[in-house]
Amino acid sequence: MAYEKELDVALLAVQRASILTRTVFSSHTKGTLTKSDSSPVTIGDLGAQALIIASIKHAFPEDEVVGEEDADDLRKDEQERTLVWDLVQAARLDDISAEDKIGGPIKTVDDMLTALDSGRSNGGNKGRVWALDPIDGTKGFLRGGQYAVCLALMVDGVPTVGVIGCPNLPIDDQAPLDSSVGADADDKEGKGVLFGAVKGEGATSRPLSKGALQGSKKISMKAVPDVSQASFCESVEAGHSSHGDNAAIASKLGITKPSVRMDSQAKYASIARGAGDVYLRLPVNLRYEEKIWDHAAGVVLVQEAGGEVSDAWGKPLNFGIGRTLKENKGVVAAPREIFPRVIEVVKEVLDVK
Ligand SMILES: Nc1ncnc2c1ncn2[C@@H]1O[C@H](COP(=O)(O)O)[C@@H](O)[C@H]1OP(=O)(O)O
Ligand SMILES: [Mg+2]
Ligand SMILES: [Mg+2]
Ligand SMILES: [Mg+2]
Repeated sequence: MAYEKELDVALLAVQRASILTRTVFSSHTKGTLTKSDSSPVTIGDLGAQALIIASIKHAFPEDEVVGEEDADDLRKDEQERTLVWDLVQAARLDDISAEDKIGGPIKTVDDMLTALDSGRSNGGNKGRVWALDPIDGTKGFLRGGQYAVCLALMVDGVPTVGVIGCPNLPIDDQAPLDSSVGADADDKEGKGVLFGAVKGEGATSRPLSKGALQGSKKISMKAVPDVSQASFCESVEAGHSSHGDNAAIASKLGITKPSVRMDSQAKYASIARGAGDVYLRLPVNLRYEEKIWDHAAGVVLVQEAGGEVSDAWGKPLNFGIGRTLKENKGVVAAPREIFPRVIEVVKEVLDVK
């Protein structure tokens, strides 16, 4: 299989980082700071990014990484640095050969800061670049909703390997998708899924474990013979995606089921495994540039499960022009057969605005 080692390393790296995020999710101490764009970041985001970049740099030292976070706060704040260091040391896979494949534990605080700071690549359309969101949906993570640990390898600007860990999603791929999935979520028994996909090779899910990789199943999107029966997912945060436009589109498609709101790329993962059908992310503010780490892994997963993804105007997402998708606005993802109809209606709704 193509990109077998890359997929393995990415799955194990995300699995190890999820051990850390789960510890923080269930702890009172989240060390939440506010970033310059007013969004929150926690010791979970920082620890997970350090662990994942250390894993990538061990296996593929030449590769670049576009990561959401950096070490600026930890270099200034000793208390926060100690909290993250303790978490990073404690997060280990319980299978030694799996842990070895991703380089074993980070050795020193300096190594941790260097790893965390190695996600500053500007991306581009040449060579191998990983896009990393250590906690996607930080607001959901803090609220007790869905969140996801997301990692993708882009080759010459094309998302090629995608891995998403969803500690709060039900393991059962067929579990019905209703509003309870996105609200008051937890990571108790029966929860925690690790998704993976390689371009041209299909998509899989398996239970998120603490050790070696096991039990993978092929996933695919559900057939939707009648688009009015589709269920659609959208953001919880009204500031991230226009609930009004999404509702107008659903209504024009004849959809009467209420939308399922959940945070993070758990939306891409949910439609990829056929729990839901359509993901609508209509822009609220046309000045906002979507970040590549918020979409790269989800796009590979959906494409490999039988779906299509574009921006709200039907334009392909261009991942090869930097850290953001500045040529695109909004995102629409749906099974291939109904995608043209969905985009047609999205454009009708946008045109009358
Ligand atoms: N104004 C915005 N519009 C769209 N997405 C945003 C905006 N601000 C932040 N985001 C990012 O959207 C993603 C979550 O979207 P949602 O859960 O609504 O699908 C997150 O990656 C979040 O960043 P973060 O990774 O910091 O949580
Ligand atoms: Mg994100
Ligand atoms: Mg994030
Ligand atoms: Mg963030």
